[in-house]
Amino acid sequence: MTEADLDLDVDLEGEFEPEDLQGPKPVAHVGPPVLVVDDLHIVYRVFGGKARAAAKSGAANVRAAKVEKPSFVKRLLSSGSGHVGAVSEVHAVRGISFVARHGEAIGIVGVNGSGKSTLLRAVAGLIPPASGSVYVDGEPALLGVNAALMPQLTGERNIMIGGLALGMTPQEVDERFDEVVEFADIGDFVYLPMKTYSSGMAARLRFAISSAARPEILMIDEALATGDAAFKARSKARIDEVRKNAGTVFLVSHSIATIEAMCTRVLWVHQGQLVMDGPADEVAEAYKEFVRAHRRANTSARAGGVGPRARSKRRNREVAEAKTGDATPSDGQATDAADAKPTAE
Ligand SMILES: Nc1ncnc2c1ncn2[C@@H]1O[C@H](COP(=O)(O)OP(=O)(O)OP(=O)(O)O)[C@@H](O)[C@H]1O
Repeated sequence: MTEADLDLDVDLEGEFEPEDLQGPKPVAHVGPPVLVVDDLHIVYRVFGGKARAAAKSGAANVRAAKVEKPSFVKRLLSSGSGHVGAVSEVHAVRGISFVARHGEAIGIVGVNGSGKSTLLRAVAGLIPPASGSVYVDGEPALLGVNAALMPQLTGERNIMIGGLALGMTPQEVDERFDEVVEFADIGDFVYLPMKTYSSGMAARLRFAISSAARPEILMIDEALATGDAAFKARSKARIDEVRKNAGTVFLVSHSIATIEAMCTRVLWVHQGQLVMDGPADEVAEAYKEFVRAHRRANTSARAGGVGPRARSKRRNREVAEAKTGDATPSDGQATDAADAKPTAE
């Protein structure tokens, strides 16, 4: 993660126009626990890269994995490539624990690469933990923007495949077909291959499929980012409906306004760790302050002509501080940053 990436995509002011935010803020009527995440660690192993270079790149969560020395034959075959067997490990989620209850809408925020999507995918059972556990009561449904629907197949076929993947029966998919098409607002495009869709149409269809499954745990990964105001209003209504029926909703978004409008609680993830967990407005406010402080720090670093080496050193210091639970956005901006530092709970 580079420093420039740090605030990339974070939308403080929001994608919502004020009229989209009409209606009361969601209030959690929480029931019994539906999900327990206990000291979860997720590690990706990346093969074939230059492990040492990756580890030295400064990313806090990347390190060269210990690998067996390649055999003589492998070394012979690899002659010239110089890095056969190179394996990097990305420790994307580091010791996260929390309990989610029926009726909660939980937003997950954090800068790029902080581990939000990985956490969501692990909770959905799509990635095995390196250690720790996820206990779920119910069937989580995750069909985010990056979900692998098949571009060469029509929307109609993808609705069937996606619905089945989310545990619906073919009959249930048939019954909800019109509702999905209407919700996604794709009209007759549903009979064309998905590769002909705009990214917004595809994202709307994914959200429509995932929420049509009426899951007990609905997980939404950035699916709302590309919709227009009307789609967002429909999505908010759908999320409220799931929550009111005592389901649980998880929402990853770079838009803090979306998170504040739709969630009752927010988890703030930073470099794979949970740095704050609490009521949506409190955590959102702290996170916004953190991002603003970072932006100020970056702006003044650029204005002061701080070079990439100095920025890299400072980033490494931040990473070390984050590891000890004392991350500040920039020690060069202590007064700005002090209020905003993520502190481990
Ligand atoms: N399939 C993968 N293989 C290896 N590393 C991965 C993989 N997916 C994610 N990562 C790494 O894991 C870390 C967390 O990534 P993740 O996508 O979970 O973060 P994020 O907070 O969702 O980021 P963004 O906001 O940019 O979507 C990053 O360092 C990323 O590079």
